[in-house]
Amino acid sequence: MERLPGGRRPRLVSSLGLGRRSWEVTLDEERGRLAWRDPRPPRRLRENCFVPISEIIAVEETEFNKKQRNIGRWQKMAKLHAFTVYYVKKARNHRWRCSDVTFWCVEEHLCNQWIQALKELLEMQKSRPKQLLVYINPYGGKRQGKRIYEQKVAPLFSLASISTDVVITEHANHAKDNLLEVNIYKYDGVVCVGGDGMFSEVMHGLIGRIQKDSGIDQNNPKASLVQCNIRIGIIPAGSTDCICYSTVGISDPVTSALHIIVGDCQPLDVSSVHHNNTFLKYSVSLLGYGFYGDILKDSEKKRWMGPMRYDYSGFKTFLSHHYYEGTIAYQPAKHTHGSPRDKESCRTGCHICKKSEKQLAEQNKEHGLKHEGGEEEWKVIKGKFLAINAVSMSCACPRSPKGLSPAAHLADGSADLILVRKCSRFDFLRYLVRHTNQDDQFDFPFVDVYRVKCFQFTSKLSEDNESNVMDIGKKRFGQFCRDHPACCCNIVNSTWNCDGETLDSSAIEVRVHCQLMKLFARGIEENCKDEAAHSQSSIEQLL
Ligand SMILES: CCCCCCCCCCCCC/C=C/[C@@H](O)[C@H](CO)NC(=O)CCCCCCCCCCCCCCC
Ligand SMILES: Nc1ncnc2c1ncn2[C@@H]1O[C@H](COP(=O)(O)OP(=O)(O)OP(=O)(O)O)[C@@H](O)[C@H]1O
Ligand SMILES: [Ca+2]
Repeated sequence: MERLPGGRRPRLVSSLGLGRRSWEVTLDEERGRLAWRDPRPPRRLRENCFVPISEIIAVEETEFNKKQRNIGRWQKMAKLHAFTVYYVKKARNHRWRCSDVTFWCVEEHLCNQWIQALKELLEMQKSRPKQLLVYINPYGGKRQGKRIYEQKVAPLFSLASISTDVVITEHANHAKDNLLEVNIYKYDGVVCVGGDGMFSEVMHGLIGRIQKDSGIDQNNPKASLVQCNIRIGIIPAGSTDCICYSTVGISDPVTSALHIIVGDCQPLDVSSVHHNNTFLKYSVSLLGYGFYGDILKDSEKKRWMGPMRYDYSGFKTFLSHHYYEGTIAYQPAKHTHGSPRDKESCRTGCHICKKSEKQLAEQNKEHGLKHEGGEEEWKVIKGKFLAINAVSMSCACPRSPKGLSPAAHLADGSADLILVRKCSRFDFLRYLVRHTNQDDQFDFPFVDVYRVKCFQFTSKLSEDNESNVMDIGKKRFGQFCRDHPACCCNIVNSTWNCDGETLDSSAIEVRVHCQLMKLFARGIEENCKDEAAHSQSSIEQLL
């Protein structure tokens, strides 16, 4: 392809066969797309079919006869040359599939010219990974991880010429420990096949490794952590798959594999959790005390039930209706313009997250790795709570497609703190049901929601124990509520559910780190009708 006058980028235009007909095919670098149209279409089909170059998966020379149906007299006249373009086809509900189109021509050199031009353009897509490190949890979710990877994902990676080193984990923490040792810098990304727990392991391994290599002490709750630029891809094969669902819009292994192949990049906020200057965990989805902590604790004993364990323990925990007393102190997230009560959700190219990205870059320029010191005002809330949930993203999942906080942002440097105060079972059920329909789950007098950049929690029990350790009565009868023996008040602590894992301490200090890591995703796309897929399907009808 030659450069065009005026610095315009080149186009390759040819008349190529597609099915039985001859089509005008254009490789338009200026507009970044491959387009094909029938020069003499019936009026109703006079539309252009195109695929963005960024969504082409691969191009291959094709053994023509095997691939094509009867193309009539051409076959008898000459040997035909063909190439196949594999591309992303967008279906409903954010599902992506690999589709293909085969073009043919009589001249071998024309066919080669097309293959070369397309391959050169694919080479220029610099954000695409070439080498990946893959961890498969064979026991996550319904224990299908290995099969899903081998049957659905590996063939696509190989089509896209991505080379992989695959580790099938043998025990919990295998992936995390491995990431602290291997040469991670030779990979363009790390893929985890499993659920949110498996993702959490890989994230801890990667973030931990980067901090170690940069000399950052993770135990310091005020440390400015170093961003991790090695992207993580999630192939969902777990029980909840909330992180995949909230960042892609669906939990579907093929869709996720295609987002990895095209080299998508979605920054993600990460919250650090500390207790007494000791690092406990990172969280990207839910930090939940009370209801979700109790569900998790109960469900751990029922792992054999698979994903069903959460419904069973959810029902049990709902009936137990325990509430917990404690104090929350938080700093509001003043830097971000959104609110948890917004009607718009975080979507691909979100302007609120982009603003936070800019602020972060300016902040890093000004302060380097030092964390900005300004002590801002803390707000303090005491009370009796059925649930305390802090979410850095919406936490959408198949159980709740809009999530725990539908307007939470993936990368704005804040978390939504949701406080569900003591209320009747019936009201709590109404609150839960609203996670599954279009009604506003924050529109209850017993629910408060704040957008925060950090918070601390202390349970009443630990406050009392600290202030009066000699209170023997409390120690001996600690399991019961002495004031109201028949009520649901639980004088024992709940546990924190941190992205599906329990934390040992109930008193915690949490800080959101804006865009600390990156995923092979692009956020949830607005639900628009995809023109390329649409026109392609009408062509398929014609052929
Ligand atoms: C009446 C139906 C109400 C349905 C309400 C559904 C709300 C579902 C909200 C799901 C939020 C998921 C947040 C994600 C957390 C992940 O980091 C973590 C790791 O994978 N998963 C869990 O902790 C696993 C958490 C699993 C939570 C399951 C909750 C099921 C509640 C069932 C309550 C039944 C009450 C029925 C009364 C008749
Ligand atoms: N080979 C293994 N044997 C036992 N446990 C493992 C193994 N590999 C990983 N794990 C652990 O299994 C836990 C759960 O895995 P995973 O998240 O994949 O599935 P899940 O719990 O069913 O799904 P979800 O986290 O979405 O609820 C992870 O925390 C991980 O540490
Ligand atoms: Ca956020």
